[in-house]
Amino acid sequence: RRRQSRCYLLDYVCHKPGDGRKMSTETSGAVIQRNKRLRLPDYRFLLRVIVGSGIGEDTYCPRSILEGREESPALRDALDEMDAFFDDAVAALFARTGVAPRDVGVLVLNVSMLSPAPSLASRAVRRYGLREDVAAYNLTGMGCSAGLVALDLARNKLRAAASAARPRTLVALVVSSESIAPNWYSGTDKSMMLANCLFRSGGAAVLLSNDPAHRRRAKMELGCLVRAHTGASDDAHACATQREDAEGRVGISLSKALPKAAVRAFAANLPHLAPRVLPVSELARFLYRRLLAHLHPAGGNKQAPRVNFKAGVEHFCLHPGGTAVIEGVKQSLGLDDGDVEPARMTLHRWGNTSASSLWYVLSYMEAKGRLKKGDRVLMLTFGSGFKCNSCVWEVTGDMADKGAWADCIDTYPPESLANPYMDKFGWINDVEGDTLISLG
Ligand SMILES: CC(C)(COP(=O)(O)OP(=O)(O)OC[C@H]1O[C@@H](n2cnc3c(N)ncnc32)[C@H](O)[C@@H]1OP(=O)(O)O)[C@@H](O)C(=O)NCCC(=O)NCCSC(=O)CC(=O)O
Repeated sequence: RRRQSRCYLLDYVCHKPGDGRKMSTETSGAVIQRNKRLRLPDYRFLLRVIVGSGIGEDTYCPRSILEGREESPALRDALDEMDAFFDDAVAALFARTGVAPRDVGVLVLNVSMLSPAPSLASRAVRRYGLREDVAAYNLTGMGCSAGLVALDLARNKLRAAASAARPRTLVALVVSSESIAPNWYSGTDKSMMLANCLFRSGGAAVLLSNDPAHRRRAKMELGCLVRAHTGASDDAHACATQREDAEGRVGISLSKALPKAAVRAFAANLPHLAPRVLPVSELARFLYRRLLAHLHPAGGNKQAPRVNFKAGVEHFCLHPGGTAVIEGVKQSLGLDDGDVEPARMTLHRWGNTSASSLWYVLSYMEAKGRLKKGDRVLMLTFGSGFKCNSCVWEVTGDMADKGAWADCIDTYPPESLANPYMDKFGWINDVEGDTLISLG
């Protein structure tokens, strides 16, 4: 029964939209130029943020943006973006694993910013002909950290089935994405313009199983999963919210306090995560150093003692929320550039694809051949609420797929992550006045 209550990762597929959906510097320039509300100071702000965003030339947007309809998208545009993801990633996952849609007993779908009726989960049930007794769940409004909320729910369903009076084996499908098409912000509030610079189209489909017979073919096995929610704090709650600006335009507002809120949410997650991941020797070392710091507050070492996570895990799969978020986590975990390379490269190649981001980060590690049997991988995600969710996987099988990175992994990491925005649009910093100008 204990073996059956395990949660195996059979496989996962990250969505790679067609080349025609790339959001290049030219495309971004055209979108900005179309928005007649923007003035020179707004152009300058956007230039500063895009240049510092860590995002490259190959991220993807929905067709409605490429076709100039970002301010008036139809519901059809939002559904087309989801269908393109389903048709690419979910279909490929079934094909790759040989698992038939009718073998799926649990479906958990999470897309934060789109909740049509029937639900997207129902849309997936219909599209793939999932069976009548499938337990389907649709999570919305839970932000970038919902990928691990979905994983938690699926894992609990697998556990419950395994520990029932008559234990059952089950396969669970987790589908994580974000809807960009209906959520483009067209106003001039800086905290809301920022989201347009970071969020891009993407998605991931993941197959899990509690069947001991699947152990040999599984890629990884899930260990602990810890969730922390700091939403009872006003500041934490307010740092990523959907709201209207002064002129009634809706968008996602990201406050300047968000990177700090992420670090604080991690601090709430840490006391539950660390004892389940770290060896006793590292916990003892940490407690000893904390006691010393407490007894000798004026001692030489000004930095608060921190746990060394490398004593418990080999790989860090961090949510690529933005350069400042990655940097904040790097500092608080005491990581080096190599540890955060997968998150930085994911941000560069795919942008922030919200809840699916962490699967692109994992795929980078796999494509680079870094994941060996017995290695442990810490997934750490942040999202509106404000939440920090984490989990640890152990690699149990061969992980050598290049996945969505196949055509570009050899070019990563590039010599420079600089994007061409400054070269192309840097001249706007020399323009005088506050007038409308042509970017063309
Ligand atoms: C935006 C950045 C890429 C810019 O970095 P840089 O190092 O280049 O520069 P910087 O930090 O000095 O910022 C450049 C200019 O943008 C302004 N600026 C920065 N953050 C801002 C914000 N949230 N609102 C309004 N303005 C902001 C700064 O004041 C500055 O303006 P001036 O020059 O006028 O002073 C970075 O700050 C960053 O990564 N921020 C965090 C992004 C974030 O919130 N990600 C989480 C997404 S939500 C998510 O992933 C989870 C979820 O939603 O669920």
